[in-house]
Amino acid sequence: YAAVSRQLHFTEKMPGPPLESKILGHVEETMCPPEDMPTMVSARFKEYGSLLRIWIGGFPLVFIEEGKYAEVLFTSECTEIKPEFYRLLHGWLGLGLLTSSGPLWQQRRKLTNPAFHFSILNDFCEVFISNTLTLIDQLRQNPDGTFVNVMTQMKLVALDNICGKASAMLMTRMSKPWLWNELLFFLSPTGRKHWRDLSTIFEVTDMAIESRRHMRENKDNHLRWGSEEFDGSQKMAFLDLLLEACEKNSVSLLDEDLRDEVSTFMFGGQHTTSGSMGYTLFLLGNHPEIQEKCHQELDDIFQGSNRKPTVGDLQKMNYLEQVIKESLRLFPGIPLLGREVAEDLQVGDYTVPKGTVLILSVYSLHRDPKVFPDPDKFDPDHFSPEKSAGRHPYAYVPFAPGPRNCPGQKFALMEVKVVLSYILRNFQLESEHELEDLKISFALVIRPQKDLNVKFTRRNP
Ligand code: HEM
Repeated sequence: YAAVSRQLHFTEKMPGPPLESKILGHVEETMCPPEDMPTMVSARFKEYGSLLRIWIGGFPLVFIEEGKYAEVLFTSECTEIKPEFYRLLHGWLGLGLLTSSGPLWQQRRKLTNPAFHFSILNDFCEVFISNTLTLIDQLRQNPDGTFVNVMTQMKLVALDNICGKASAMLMTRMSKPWLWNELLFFLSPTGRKHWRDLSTIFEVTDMAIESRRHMRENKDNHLRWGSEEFDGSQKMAFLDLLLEACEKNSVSLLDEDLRDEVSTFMFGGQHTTSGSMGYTLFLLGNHPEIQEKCHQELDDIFQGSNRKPTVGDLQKMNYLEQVIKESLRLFPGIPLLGREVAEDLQVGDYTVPKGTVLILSVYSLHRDPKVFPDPDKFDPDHFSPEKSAGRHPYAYVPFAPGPRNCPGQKFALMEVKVVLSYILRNFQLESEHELEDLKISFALVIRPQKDLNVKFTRRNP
C-alpha cells in the first residue's frame, strides 16, 4: 500500500487524463483493442505532451515519446527489468532472454552473445542466400501481374503464422484484465486456443533441439559449421552454444530452459524480420521512383550478372540500407517498449517512482516532426549521411538501445538485405494499396490490419 501511495503521489503531478477511480484507473485504455491502440496513443500524446501517465488497475504507466526521455530510459542502470506484463508471455517464451530479468538474464545474455559475432554472421550469409533462392523460385511461380500478400510470402516458415497469433494474444489478453489471471485465462476458450498454438510451437522447438543434439552426438556425420570442424570451433550458432554449455555443465540448463531460449530466438528473430521485409516491399511497391534508385544501385553492383551476393556486395548497398532503415522508422517491429524502474528516476521535470512502468512509444518517437520533417512520408533520404549527422542518438531506436538491446540487429539487417536485394534484382514491384490507406495494430509486434498485396513482375537483372 505504501509503495502504491508513493507512486500515486509522484505520478499525480504528471500530465495525463483525470483519475476518476483509483482502483479501475483508465479502463478505456486497458480495454482498447489492438487496432485502436496507435490512434489512442497518438491522441493522448497530442493532448498531454510527450510524457504522460495513466493508471491501470491501481498501477501507474508512464508513456514517453521523445528522444531526450528515451535517452534517460535506456542509459539508466535501473531500467533493465522487464515489466510485469511480460509475464503474460511466460506461457510461451518462459524465462528466455526477452522476458527474464536480473542474474538469470545476465547469465543467458553472456552465454548467447558470441552467437552474434560478425564471423558467424558472414557464415549465415550463405544460409540466407540459399533460402532466398527458394523464395525467388516460389515468387516466379506466381503468374506476372497477380497480387501476392507480402506478409504471408515473407513468412518463410509456416510456423511464423502461429507465432504471430501467439503474440497477438498478448494484446488481446492485455485488453481484458480478467484474463490476466493465469487460471481464468487457461479456462477461457481464448486461453485453450492459445495453448493449442503453443503446443504446435513447442513440438517444433523440441524437434529442433533434439535433432541438433543428435547431430552433435554423431560427430562422424561430417557436420561442419562455416569452414571449421564443428566440435573444435569457436564459431557457434546460438543453439550450439547452449547445447555445449549443457554438455560441459558450465551452466545449468534444463530442457525447458533450452525450449524457452529457442522459442525466444524464433519469435525475436523471425517475426520482426519478416515484418520488416514485408513493409519494405509494400513501401517500394508504391514508390516507383525510390524503387528505381534501388534497381540502379543493384544494377551498378551486379552489372547484369545473376551471381550470388558477397558480404562485400551487401556493404555497398547503401541506398537499400537507407530504405530498410526508413521502413523500420515508419513500422518499427516492436512499437512499444516497456521497462520497470528499479529506483526513482528523474525524467525531464518529473520523478518516476521506483516500481513504475515506463513505456516508450517507438512508433511515436519515430514520427516526431521536429526530427523527421513530414514524418508520415516514406523518404529514405531521412537516413542520408548528411541528414543523419547530428541527429539525437535516441531519436531512432528500432532495435532498442542500452543493455537490453536486440542482439540480432546485425543478423536481421543482413538477412533483410540479402532477401530484398535478390527480390529487387529479379522483380518490379507494385502495391495494391496506398501508404495512406494502410492501418496498423499494436500487437507485441506491429501488424497491418489488411493484406499487404504486392504485384511481382519479372525484370532482367
Ligand atoms: C528487423 C528485425 C528485428 C527487430 C526490429 C528487432 C527488435 C528488437 C527490439 C526492439 C528488442 C527489445 C525488446 C524489448 O525490450 O522488449 C529486441 C530484443 C531481442 N531480439 Fe530483436 N529484433 C529483430 C531481429 C532479431 C533477430 C534476427 C534476433 C535473433 C536471431 C533477435 C533476437 C532478440 C532477442 C533474443 C531479444 C531480447 C534481448 C534481451 O532482452 O536481452 N531479434 N529486438
